[in-house]
Amino acid sequence: ASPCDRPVPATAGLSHDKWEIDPQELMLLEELGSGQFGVVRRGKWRGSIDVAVKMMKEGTMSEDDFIEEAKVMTKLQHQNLVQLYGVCSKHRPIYIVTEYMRHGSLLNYLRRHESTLGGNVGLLLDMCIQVCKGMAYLERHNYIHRDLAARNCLVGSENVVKVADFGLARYVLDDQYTSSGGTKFPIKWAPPEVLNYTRFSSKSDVWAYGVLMWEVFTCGKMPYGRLKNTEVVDRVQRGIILERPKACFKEVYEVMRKCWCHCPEDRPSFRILKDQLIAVSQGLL
Ligand SMILES: CN1CCN(C(=O)c2ccc(Nc3nc(-c4cccc(NC(=O)c5ccc(C(C)(C)C)cc5)c4)cn4ccnc34)cc2)CC1
Repeated sequence: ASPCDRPVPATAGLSHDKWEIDPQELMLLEELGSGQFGVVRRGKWRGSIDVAVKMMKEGTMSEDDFIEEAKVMTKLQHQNLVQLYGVCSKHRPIYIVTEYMRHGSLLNYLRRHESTLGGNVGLLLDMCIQVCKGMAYLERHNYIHRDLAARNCLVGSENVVKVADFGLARYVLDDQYTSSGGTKFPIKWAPPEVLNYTRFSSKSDVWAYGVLMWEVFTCGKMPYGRLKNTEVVDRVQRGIILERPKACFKEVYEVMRKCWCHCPEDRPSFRILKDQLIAVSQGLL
Protein backbone atom coordinates (compact mmCIF):
# COMPACT_ATOMS: atom_id res chain seq x y z
CA ALA A 1 0.00 0.00 0.00
CA SER A 2 1.25 3.50 -0.67
CA PRO A 3 2.63 5.26 2.43
CA CYS A 4 -0.09 7.89 2.41
CA ASP A 5 -2.85 5.47 3.35
CA ARG A 6 -0.86 3.69 6.09
CA PRO A 7 -1.70 5.17 9.52
CA VAL A 8 1.31 6.96 11.06
CA PRO A 9 2.35 4.99 14.18
CA ALA A 10 1.53 7.01 17.33
CA THR A 11 5.16 6.62 18.48
CA ALA A 12 6.56 8.29 15.33
CA GLY A 13 9.18 10.82 16.43
CA LEU A 14 8.73 9.88 20.10
CA SER A 15 11.20 6.99 19.84
CA HIS A 16 13.98 9.64 19.75
CA ASP A 17 14.28 10.31 23.52
CA LYS A 18 14.93 14.04 23.78
CA TRP A 19 17.59 13.57 26.49
CA GLU A 20 19.54 11.32 24.09
CA ILE A 21 21.95 13.36 21.96
CA ASP A 22 23.14 12.02 18.60
CA PRO A 23 26.97 12.05 18.75
CA GLN A 24 27.00 12.84 15.04
CA GLU A 25 25.51 16.22 15.93
CA LEU A 26 28.52 16.92 18.18
CA MET A 27 31.86 18.39 17.06
CA LEU A 28 34.51 17.91 19.79
CA LEU A 29 37.05 20.72 20.25
CA GLU A 30 39.84 21.47 22.79
CA GLU A 31 40.17 19.73 26.15
CA LEU A 32 38.99 21.80 29.13
CA GLY A 33 40.32 19.51 31.82
CA SER A 34 40.36 16.00 33.14
CA GLY A 35 40.22 14.02 36.34
CA GLN A 36 39.72 10.51 37.64
CA PHE A 37 36.27 10.67 35.99
CA GLY A 38 37.60 11.17 32.45
CA VAL A 39 38.07 14.12 30.11
CA VAL A 40 35.98 17.26 29.49
CA ARG A 41 36.10 18.95 26.09
CA ARG A 42 34.52 22.03 24.59
CA GLY A 43 32.27 21.25 21.63
CA LYS A 44 29.64 22.46 19.19
CA TRP A 45 26.19 20.85 19.08
CA ARG A 46 24.13 21.06 15.88
CA GLY A 47 26.83 23.30 14.42
CA SER A 48 26.31 26.36 16.59
CA ILE A 49 25.51 25.60 20.25
CA ASP A 50 28.55 25.84 22.55
CA VAL A 51 28.68 22.79 24.83
CA ALA A 52 30.93 21.09 27.37
CA VAL A 53 31.20 17.33 26.86
CA LYS A 54 32.16 15.12 29.82
CA MET A 55 33.46 11.82 28.50
CA MET A 56 32.96 9.62 31.53
CA LYS A 57 35.74 7.05 31.91
CA GLU A 58 34.23 3.55 32.23
CA GLY A 59 33.93 2.36 35.81
CA THR A 60 33.64 5.92 37.14
CA MET A 61 29.91 5.95 37.59
CA SER A 62 26.84 3.70 37.62
CA GLU A 63 25.90 4.68 34.11
CA ASP A 64 22.44 3.11 33.75
CA ASP A 65 21.22 4.76 36.96
CA PHE A 66 22.68 8.09 35.82
CA ILE A 67 21.11 7.83 32.33
CA GLU A 68 17.74 7.23 34.04
CA GLU A 69 18.27 10.29 36.27
CA ALA A 70 19.38 12.40 33.28
CA LYS A 71 15.73 12.48 32.16
CA VAL A 72 14.91 14.33 35.41
CA MET A 73 18.02 16.53 35.35
CA THR A 74 17.28 17.86 31.85
CA LYS A 75 13.99 19.21 33.27
CA LEU A 76 15.83 21.27 35.96
CA GLN A 77 16.15 24.64 34.21
CA HIS A 78 17.27 27.88 35.85
CA GLN A 79 19.56 30.75 34.87
CA ASN A 80 21.91 29.83 37.75
CA LEU A 81 22.12 26.10 36.98
CA VAL A 82 24.46 24.73 34.29
CA GLN A 83 21.89 23.29 31.88
CA LEU A 84 22.15 19.57 31.12
CA TYR A 85 21.34 19.30 27.39
CA GLY A 86 21.46 15.50 27.33
CA VAL A 87 23.58 12.36 27.15
CA CYS A 88 25.12 10.16 24.46
CA SER A 89 24.46 6.77 26.01
CA LYS A 90 24.49 4.49 22.96
CA HIS A 91 28.28 4.12 23.12
CA ARG A 92 31.04 3.95 25.72
CA PRO A 93 32.30 6.14 27.23
CA ILE A 94 29.00 7.92 27.70
CA TYR A 95 29.02 11.66 27.06
CA ILE A 96 27.32 14.16 29.38
CA VAL A 97 26.53 17.28 27.34
CA THR A 98 25.89 20.60 29.13
CA GLU A 99 25.87 24.28 28.30
CA TYR A 100 29.41 25.71 28.05
CA MET A 101 30.73 28.18 30.64
CA ARG A 102 33.66 30.05 29.16
CA HIS A 103 35.52 31.09 32.34
CA GLY A 104 35.76 27.68 33.97
CA SER A 105 35.29 26.85 37.64
CA LEU A 106 34.41 29.57 40.17
CA LEU A 107 37.33 28.39 42.34
CA ASN A 108 39.92 28.95 39.61
CA TYR A 109 38.23 32.21 38.59
CA LEU A 110 38.44 33.58 42.16
CA ARG A 111 42.11 32.59 42.43
CA ARG A 112 42.97 34.00 38.99
CA HIS A 113 41.24 37.33 39.60
CA GLU A 114 42.00 37.85 43.32
CA SER A 115 43.66 41.22 42.65
CA THR A 116 40.55 42.70 41.02
CA LEU A 117 37.86 40.74 42.93
CA GLY A 118 39.44 41.06 46.38
CA GLY A 119 38.28 44.63 46.92
CA ASN A 120 34.93 44.29 45.17
CA VAL A 121 32.65 43.08 47.98
CA GLY A 122 29.56 43.90 45.90
CA LEU A 123 30.66 41.55 43.13
CA LEU A 124 31.67 38.79 45.58
CA LEU A 125 28.25 39.09 47.26
CA ASP A 126 26.52 39.05 43.86
CA MET A 127 28.31 35.80 42.99
CA CYS A 128 27.08 34.27 46.27
CA ILE A 129 23.53 35.45 45.56
CA GLN A 130 23.59 33.87 42.07
CA VAL A 131 24.64 30.50 43.55
CA CYS A 132 21.95 30.91 46.21
CA LYS A 133 19.28 31.47 43.53
CA GLY A 134 20.32 28.28 41.72
CA MET A 135 20.30 26.35 45.00
CA ALA A 136 16.90 27.82 46.02
CA TYR A 137 15.53 26.47 42.73
CA LEU A 138 16.96 22.99 43.47
CA GLU A 139 15.57 23.21 47.03
CA ARG A 140 12.10 24.07 45.63
CA HIS A 141 12.36 20.93 43.47
CA ASN A 142 13.53 18.82 46.42
CA TYR A 143 16.80 18.23 44.62
CA ILE A 144 19.93 17.79 46.78
CA HIS A 145 23.32 18.71 45.26
CA ARG A 146 25.58 16.64 47.64
CA ASP A 147 28.81 18.29 46.46
CA LEU A 148 28.25 22.06 46.46
CA ALA A 149 31.58 23.92 46.49
CA ALA A 150 33.27 26.69 44.47
CA ARG A 151 35.02 23.99 42.37
CA ASN A 152 31.57 22.75 41.26
CA CYS A 153 30.29 26.16 40.16
CA LEU A 154 31.15 27.68 36.79
CA VAL A 155 31.58 31.22 35.50
CA GLY A 156 30.25 32.55 32.19
CA SER A 157 30.26 35.96 30.50
CA GLU A 158 29.52 39.11 32.58
CA ASN A 159 30.36 37.34 35.85
CA VAL A 160 27.42 34.95 35.55
CA VAL A 161 27.85 32.11 38.05
CA LYS A 162 26.01 28.79 37.79
CA VAL A 163 25.84 25.63 39.90
CA ALA A 164 27.10 22.50 38.09
CA ASP A 165 27.05 18.71 38.57
CA PHE A 166 24.06 18.78 40.92
CA GLY A 167 23.19 15.24 42.06
CA LEU A 168 26.05 13.70 40.07
CA ALA A 169 27.78 12.54 43.27
CA ARG A 170 25.12 9.82 43.72
CA TYR A 171 26.42 7.97 40.66
CA VAL A 172 30.15 8.05 41.41
CA LEU A 173 31.42 4.50 42.02
CA ASP A 174 34.71 5.46 43.69
CA ASP A 175 34.01 4.87 47.39
CA GLN A 176 37.05 7.00 48.26
CA TYR A 177 34.77 9.82 47.04
CA THR A 178 31.38 8.59 48.27
CA SER A 179 32.10 7.37 51.80
CA SER A 180 32.79 9.99 54.48
CA GLY A 181 35.91 8.02 55.47
CA GLY A 182 37.27 8.16 51.92
CA THR A 183 40.29 10.23 50.94
CA LYS A 184 38.34 12.07 48.21
CA PHE A 185 35.22 12.82 50.31
CA PRO A 186 34.64 16.61 50.55
CA ILE A 187 35.02 16.63 54.36
CA LYS A 188 35.56 20.43 54.55
CA TRP A 189 32.12 21.11 53.03
CA ALA A 190 30.27 18.51 55.15
CA PRO A 191 28.07 19.19 58.23
CA PRO A 192 28.08 16.96 61.37
CA GLU A 193 25.07 14.85 60.27
CA VAL A 194 26.84 14.02 56.99
CA LEU A 195 30.16 13.26 58.74
CA ASN A 196 28.41 10.98 61.25
CA TYR A 197 25.46 9.49 59.34
CA THR A 198 25.94 10.51 55.67
CA ARG A 199 22.52 12.16 56.06
CA PHE A 200 22.28 14.50 53.02
CA SER A 201 19.51 17.11 52.75
CA SER A 202 18.97 20.62 51.41
CA LYS A 203 20.15 21.72 54.87
CA SER A 204 23.46 19.89 54.34
CA ASP A 205 23.69 21.76 51.03
CA VAL A 206 23.15 24.97 53.09
CA TRP A 207 26.16 24.09 55.27
CA ALA A 208 28.25 23.57 52.12
CA TYR A 209 26.92 26.88 50.78
CA GLY A 210 28.28 28.64 53.89
CA VAL A 211 31.72 27.17 53.11
CA LEU A 212 31.31 28.27 49.46
CA MET A 213 30.60 31.83 50.70
CA TRP A 214 33.84 31.62 52.74
CA GLU A 215 35.68 30.46 49.59
CA VAL A 216 34.26 33.41 47.65
CA PHE A 217 35.18 36.04 50.27
CA THR A 218 38.71 34.63 50.60
CA CYS A 219 39.04 34.55 46.77
CA GLY A 220 39.52 30.80 46.72
CA LYS A 221 41.49 29.91 49.85
CA MET A 222 41.34 26.32 51.07
CA PRO A 223 38.94 26.16 54.06
CA TYR A 224 40.75 25.20 57.31
CA GLY A 225 44.07 25.71 55.47
CA ARG A 226 46.29 22.65 55.58
CA LEU A 227 44.48 20.93 58.50
CA LYS A 228 44.11 17.17 58.01
CA ASN A 229 40.60 15.80 57.46
CA THR A 230 40.60 14.20 60.93
CA GLU A 231 41.40 17.60 62.51
CA VAL A 232 38.60 19.27 60.52
CA VAL A 233 36.08 16.58 61.59
CA ASP A 234 37.11 17.13 65.22
CA ARG A 235 36.63 20.92 64.95
CA VAL A 236 33.27 20.64 63.19
CA GLN A 237 32.03 18.15 65.82
CA ARG A 238 33.13 20.59 68.56
CA GLY A 239 31.31 23.49 66.85
CA ILE A 240 34.47 25.39 65.85
CA ILE A 241 33.62 27.27 62.65
CA LEU A 242 35.61 29.05 59.93
CA GLU A 243 36.87 32.52 60.89
CA ARG A 244 35.51 35.69 59.24
CA PRO A 245 37.43 36.47 56.01
CA LYS A 246 39.05 39.94 55.99
CA ALA A 247 37.03 41.03 52.92
CA CYS A 248 33.80 40.02 54.64
CA PHE A 249 31.45 42.56 56.26
CA LYS A 250 30.04 41.49 59.64
CA GLU A 251 26.50 41.29 58.18
CA VAL A 252 27.69 38.87 55.53
CA TYR A 253 29.60 36.77 58.07
CA GLU A 254 26.43 36.60 60.24
CA VAL A 255 24.64 34.95 57.28
CA MET A 256 27.57 32.56 56.77
CA ARG A 257 27.48 31.56 60.44
CA LYS A 258 23.79 30.62 60.26
CA CYS A 259 24.66 28.07 57.57
CA TRP A 260 26.90 26.35 60.12
CA CYS A 261 24.34 25.71 62.89
CA HIS A 262 25.05 22.25 64.34
CA CYS A 263 21.40 21.19 63.92
CA PRO A 264 20.22 21.14 60.30
CA GLU A 265 16.77 22.44 61.25
CA ASP A 266 18.35 25.59 62.78
CA ARG A 267 19.97 26.48 59.44
CA PRO A 268 18.03 28.82 57.09
CA SER A 269 16.57 27.51 53.81
CA PHE A 270 18.08 28.77 50.54
CA ARG A 271 14.89 30.75 49.99
CA ILE A 272 15.46 32.63 53.26
CA LEU A 273 19.22 32.96 52.61
CA LYS A 274 18.48 34.54 49.22
CA ASP A 275 16.22 37.21 50.75
CA GLN A 276 18.73 37.91 53.55
CA LEU A 277 21.69 38.26 51.17
CA ILE A 278 19.75 40.50 48.79
CA ALA A 279 18.76 42.70 51.77
CA VAL A 280 22.43 42.88 52.88
CA SER A 281 23.56 43.72 49.34
CA GLN A 282 20.98 46.53 49.11
CA GLY A 283 22.07 47.85 52.52
CA LEU A 284 25.78 47.71 51.60
CA LEU A 285 25.66 49.51 48.26
C1 LIG B 1 40.94 32.30 30.33
N1 LIG B 1 40.82 31.04 31.03
C2 LIG B 1 41.65 30.03 30.35
C3 LIG B 1 41.57 28.74 31.08
N2 LIG B 1 40.15 28.32 31.18
C4 LIG B 1 39.76 27.13 30.75
O1 LIG B 1 40.58 26.39 30.26
C5 LIG B 1 38.36 26.66 30.90
C6 LIG B 1 37.34 27.27 30.19
C7 LIG B 1 36.03 26.79 30.30
C8 LIG B 1 35.75 25.69 31.12
N3 LIG B 1 34.43 25.26 31.19
C9 LIG B 1 33.96 24.09 31.71
N4 LIG B 1 34.77 23.18 32.29
C10 LIG B 1 34.23 22.04 32.81
C11 LIG B 1 35.16 21.13 33.47
C12 LIG B 1 36.54 21.26 33.24
C13 LIG B 1 37.42 20.42 33.89
C14 LIG B 1 36.98 19.45 34.76
C15 LIG B 1 35.61 19.33 35.01
N5 LIG B 1 35.20 18.39 35.93
C16 LIG B 1 34.00 17.75 35.93
O2 LIG B 1 33.18 17.98 35.08
C17 LIG B 1 33.72 16.74 36.98
C18 LIG B 1 34.43 16.73 38.15
C19 LIG B 1 34.11 15.78 39.13
C20 LIG B 1 33.11 14.86 38.91
C21 LIG B 1 32.77 13.85 39.95
C22 LIG B 1 32.65 12.49 39.29
C23 LIG B 1 33.83 13.73 40.99
C24 LIG B 1 31.45 14.23 40.60
C25 LIG B 1 32.42 14.88 37.73
C26 LIG B 1 32.72 15.83 36.76
C27 LIG B 1 34.71 20.17 34.37
C28 LIG B 1 32.87 21.76 32.75
N6 LIG B 1 32.06 22.68 32.14
C29 LIG B 1 30.71 22.68 31.94
C30 LIG B 1 30.42 23.85 31.34
N7 LIG B 1 31.55 24.56 31.12
C31 LIG B 1 32.57 23.83 31.62
C32 LIG B 1 36.78 25.08 31.83
C33 LIG B 1 38.07 25.56 31.72
C34 LIG B 1 39.25 29.31 31.76
C35 LIG B 1 39.38 30.59 31.01
